[in-house]
Amino acid sequence: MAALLNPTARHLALAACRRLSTPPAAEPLVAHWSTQARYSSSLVEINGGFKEMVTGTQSYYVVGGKGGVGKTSIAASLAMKLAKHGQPTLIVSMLPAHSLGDTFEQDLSGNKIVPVNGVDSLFAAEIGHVNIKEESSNAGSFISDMLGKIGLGVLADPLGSNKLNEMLMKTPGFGEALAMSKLAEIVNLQQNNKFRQIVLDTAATGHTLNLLSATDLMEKFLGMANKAVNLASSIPALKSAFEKGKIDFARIEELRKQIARVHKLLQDPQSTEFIIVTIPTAMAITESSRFHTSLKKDGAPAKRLIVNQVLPPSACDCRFCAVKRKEETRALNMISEDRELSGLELIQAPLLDVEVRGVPALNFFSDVVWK
Ligand SMILES: Nc1ncnc2c1ncn2[C@@H]1O[C@H](COP(=O)(O)OP(=O)(O)OP(=O)(O)O)[C@@H](O)[C@H]1O
Repeated sequence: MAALLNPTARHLALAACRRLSTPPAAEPLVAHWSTQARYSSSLVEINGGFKEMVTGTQSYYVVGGKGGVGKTSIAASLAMKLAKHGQPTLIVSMLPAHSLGDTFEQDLSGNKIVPVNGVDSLFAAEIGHVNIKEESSNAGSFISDMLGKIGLGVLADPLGSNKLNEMLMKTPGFGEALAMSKLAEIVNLQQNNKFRQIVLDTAATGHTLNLLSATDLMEKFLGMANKAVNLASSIPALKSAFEKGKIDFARIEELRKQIARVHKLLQDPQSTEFIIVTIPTAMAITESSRFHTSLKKDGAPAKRLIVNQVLPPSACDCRFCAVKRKEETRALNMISEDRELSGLELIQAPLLDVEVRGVPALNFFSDVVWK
């Protein structure tokens, strides 16, 4: 807990250009942001709605958006805020290339849930992490283990780990299906009341939508496995290894059902909220609008839109900041005029002049964003 109070957080100046990068020491930094929002006049009321988040029924927050807009930073800040409120919270990164560990400056690899150093009640995991090069040099590779768990371990032996890893990781949707099966295990933990809330950090837009349809993907994978077994059993040298009786199809079906359960849960507004993260540029806003359309089509409930990296009011009037501010105003106005986005609650998160990295920075950021 001590790290949370670390005064280094005070060094996170909110100024966006060099001239103002160090505000006067006596001025509270948060006040730079909260006392005025220059561009908010035409927008939906700025309301983090954090109170509602801690008292409501939702247990799952799924954070998604375009690549690089700050999804991990926002997800980590929310998890931090929930944990600081005393709610046992788990943050799970479901990205193919994780950055959650870097954000917390802690090694989170290994597909395990671990406590976050220096933050009470906060746990984290990076799941579905498969480094083909590292894993394939290891005979008991992650994929073989996974296949073993679902009763397809028999496939691993004749093909060899290297080939198998390469083949499966190139199969569209396999990564998401793996992440989804891991999530199903985590959901079971949740049902045992281990965590009050779970924040899911997902990869760029398409990946989030893929996760939603992972049930279909899993079914495709199971179909593919079935075909592979049939094909291989016609090759005399492999016949004995692929005897159908050795494959536990009941276990596979159980897994498929578990995944279908997770899918349903993610579509239930009583349990889940999708949070869309964007930045104030026309391109990002346009993509967020499309993202919300797709979420709605998939029955995934979204309520909040976070516009991250907004130039703070403390930014000066130099040419760079003035042009940037104008562009942001245009982008923010796009939101208020967009049919898909204008109904969402809007939260503006300021651009900090340092990375959102490490517990003190996240602690500071979480208080600025979630009110
Ligand atoms: N408001 C902010 N102010 C300053 N830096 C920020 C802010 N938000 C995010 N960043 C920085 O931007 C970089 C990318 O952020 P982050 O990893 O959260 O994005 P992401 O959307 O999760 O990326 P990816 O799509 O690659 O997973 C990081 O260095 C992070 O510290």
